[in-house]
Amino acid sequence: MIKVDGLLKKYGRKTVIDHIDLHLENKTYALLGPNGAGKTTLLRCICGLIPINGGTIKGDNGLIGYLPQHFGAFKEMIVYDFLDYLCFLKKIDKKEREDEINRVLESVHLLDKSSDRCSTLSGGMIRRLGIAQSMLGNPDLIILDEPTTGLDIEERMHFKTIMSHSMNNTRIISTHIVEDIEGLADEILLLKDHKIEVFNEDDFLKLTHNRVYEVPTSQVKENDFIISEYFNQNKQSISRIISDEDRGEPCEETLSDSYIYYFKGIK
Ligand SMILES: Nc1ncnc2c1ncn2[C@@H]1O[C@H](COP(=O)(O)OP(=O)(O)OP(=O)(O)O)[C@@H](O)[C@H]1O
Repeated sequence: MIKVDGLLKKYGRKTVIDHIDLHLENKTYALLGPNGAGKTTLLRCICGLIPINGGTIKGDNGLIGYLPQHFGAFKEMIVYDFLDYLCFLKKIDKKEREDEINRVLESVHLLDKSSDRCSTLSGGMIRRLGIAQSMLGNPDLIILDEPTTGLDIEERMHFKTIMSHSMNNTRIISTHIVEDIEGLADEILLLKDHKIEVFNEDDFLKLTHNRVYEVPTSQVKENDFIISEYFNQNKQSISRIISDEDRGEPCEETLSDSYIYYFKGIK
């Protein structure tokens, strides 16, 4: 459990996090926001990696598992030795280490790379090694900063399985790939204008429910909010829009529709 009250974080005069309150339970939270919104900054504050300018962050005194946005394993180390070293840093009992390392490697499908040098892993494998190391010792709090960047589709799907198996801890996952949190996050944390708003997935989708249409671009009206534009097979320009007028049969709304509308369409 994490209790954030009145958190203020600035870089020089620039405010990035403006007095936010956040009470996190043993659930999966997705932290969403555009580039530069302050996701990494917030996660680093919660981990205690950077000083804060005001407010308090309180949590149980347990282990924290953290995957930074830029994770680099020690290149010359063998994968197993690298994780063994992290077990040592996390004060995991020597007798439990081997099982623990095999468990986390297995869960990210890297058990067969256990004896390989970290430098020989691909970018996606390094990312998965990063996810694996965050789970060592079953931390009470797992913070993953863009864990699915660089993962292939199969591994991105598998990531959801891994996360849904961990139960008795608090998990915060930041991403811009909204599909990656579909059906996974218990709560969605939206970082906009230096503040946080919390939604569950259904309520977030409701922002655009029955309001998404695809119309020829020539029929777009002044008050329509354009989500995207594409050319169909007949080379006709089509716009995906949000409209409060009846424009025919509405399309099924997606998390991406709500995301774009929330960050760009709501003033
Ligand atoms: N060490 C720093 N010194 C000064 N400004 C910083 C520092 N780190 C981040 N910032 C600024 O703080 C803001 C938030 O950055 P942050 O990296 O937290 O955003 P983000 O939401 O994680 O972005 P992205 O999705 O691009 O990773 C940005 O405007 C960034 O330029």
